Amino acid sequence: MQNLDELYEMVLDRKNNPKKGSYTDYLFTKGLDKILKKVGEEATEVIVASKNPDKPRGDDELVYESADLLYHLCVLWAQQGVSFDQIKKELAKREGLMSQFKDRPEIKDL
Ligand SMILES: N=c1c2ncn([C@@H]3O[C@H](COP(=O)(O)OP(=O)(O)OP(=O)(O)O)[C@@H](O)[C@H]3O)c2ncn1[C@@H]1O[C@H](COP(=O)(O)O)[C@@H](O)[C@H]1O
Repeated sequence: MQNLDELYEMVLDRKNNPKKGSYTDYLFTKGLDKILKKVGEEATEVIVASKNPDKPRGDDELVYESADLLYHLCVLWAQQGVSFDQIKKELAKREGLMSQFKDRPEIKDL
């Protein structure tokens, strides 16, 4: 069982303690352009998985591609010096903002 905290920590550990032959090390060695290319590819694959009826992994296709995207995002954050805590804090700030809308009257169909 691996949650996003653990995944990010593992990626960061690979950055700080390079392990030869590891895919994460391969990405860090190739650098930012390669990492950005992978994030773009994986984001596109998430879109295609949602749209394409011919899914090799059936309904799990979106799950599989989403996991790929989250992993590559972790690599990008680590590469750019962004911590997972920063992402979580940003999300937490929005929780406060969203609560303003909770008081909005319910939208009813005309
Ligand atoms: N979560 C992931 C993860 N998700 C996706 N991937 C890799 O991302 C790649 C995406 O597949 P693609 O076909 O798009 O890419 P590719 O053709 O293999 O490689 P490119 O030349 O296109 O970069 C695959 O090689 C996957 O193995 C991941 N690699 C590693 N992890 C995690 O990182 C940990 C450490 O991995 P290593 O760094 O390899 O030891 C693993 O135990 C996992 O927990």
